[in-house]
Amino acid sequence: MSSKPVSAPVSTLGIKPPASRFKSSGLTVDVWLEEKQDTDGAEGLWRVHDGIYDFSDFVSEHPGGSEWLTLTKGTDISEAFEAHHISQYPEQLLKKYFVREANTKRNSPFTFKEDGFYRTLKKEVREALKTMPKQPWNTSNFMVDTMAFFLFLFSVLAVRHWNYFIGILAGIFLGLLSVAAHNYFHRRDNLRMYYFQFSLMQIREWRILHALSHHLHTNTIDDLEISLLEPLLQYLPTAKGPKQRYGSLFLVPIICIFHFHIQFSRRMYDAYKRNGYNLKITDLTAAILPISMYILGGQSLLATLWMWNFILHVGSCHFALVALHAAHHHPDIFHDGDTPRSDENYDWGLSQLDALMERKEIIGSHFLVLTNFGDHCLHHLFPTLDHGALEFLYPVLQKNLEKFDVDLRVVSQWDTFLGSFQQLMRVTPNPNPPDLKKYSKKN
Ligand code: HEM
Repeated sequence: MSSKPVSAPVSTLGIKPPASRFKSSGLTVDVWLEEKQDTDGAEGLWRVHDGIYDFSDFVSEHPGGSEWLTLTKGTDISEAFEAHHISQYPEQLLKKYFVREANTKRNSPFTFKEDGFYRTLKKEVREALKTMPKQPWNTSNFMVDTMAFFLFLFSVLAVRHWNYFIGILAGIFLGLLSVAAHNYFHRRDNLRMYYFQFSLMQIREWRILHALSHHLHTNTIDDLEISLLEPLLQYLPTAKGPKQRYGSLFLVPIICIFHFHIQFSRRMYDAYKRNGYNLKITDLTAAILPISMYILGGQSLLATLWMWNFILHVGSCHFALVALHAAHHHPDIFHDGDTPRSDENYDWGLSQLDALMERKEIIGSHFLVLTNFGDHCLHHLFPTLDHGALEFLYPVLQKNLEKFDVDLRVVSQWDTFLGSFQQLMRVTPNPNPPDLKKYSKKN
């Protein structure tokens, strides 16, 4: 494949992106979902692999919550269905809702063959889960509850004593909690997932842009976490002028400081245009923090809002710095436009290995994994599992990496930090498929 820069992102995986993908404005999570209906061949119902299904009678009974199915009506949910269920029961249930064979080819090169990497690994993970201790789940719960406690304590103390140092501590706990709470919104509806909304970000929006887009078509032209940052930050390898390449060095810190505010403003603007379509009553959880600060802090409303805003900026900086430099961006990581491993029979699990790197400082610490998007490969492959449980799955993962002659790339945090800036500057597509053994050869 050519390694010449292209002027606009193209999918070397053959994925047709939603029409608004290339508009400088207008792409939102809801527009993405609506336009997917035109490209996914789901014929107004739900598509799983090459079958069309009607889950209308099942939506309200879905054990994972109705939101996952209401959001995705009219789209291809193959990757979402595979990644979110480890037990075999959902697949057995599918038959009941089958309508007909789909008329078109899937708009995705990813496969889930029974003897392929992902399904083979999933089978063994299913077995491993039977003997796994429950303690890691409880430890994660304890950790996030403690983070929430300190967030509230320091936020109230920051207004009470009007102390910016305490405000910074509160902001750090907000950043930690927002990353850790992401552990919870991938699963069935639960109360702890609402901790995420203290950041002004919204679970519904993140279930779309993160769980249903980024997690499933990672680093592709269809990954909303990438496309919503364009044209400011351009992670896909395309021709960029010096302004865009070097400008990103300055833009990243600014985006970090305003990340929470940008997300909130974008959602409110969209809600205004759509008569509140994307708002939920549960969004009011975001107000619990400033209300507590006002009632217990003893300062005026304006002063309280000022300090709350300060805490949000610190939390935003923390969250975005961790998120942007966690796992996915480095010149050696596959980004759509590079030569892929395959463009038509591409095991979805392998696509995840190609699209990320693990950080060695984070592996092995439950706290760091929970607060730094750690054990990211296993998290992408099995997003409904608690982050604390993932470390128990490394032996099974390792066995299957060897069986399929692939590797998990483990680098340092500095490598992914630097690598993400190098990726923003990269204009030339990689002419060769990802070399997963390169890093193990080095060590
Ligand atoms: C967009 C597609 C879907 C998503 C994102 C999704 C997501 C989820 C989630 C997050 C859970 C809870 C897992 C946990 O917390 O451990 C779950 C459970 C479950 N889902 Fe889905 N689901 C989808 C489609 C379906 C469909 C189409 C069926 C049935 C045909 C189904 C059947 C089940 C069942 C039976 C469970 C209970 C747990 C189990 O037995 O594995 N889901 N789902």
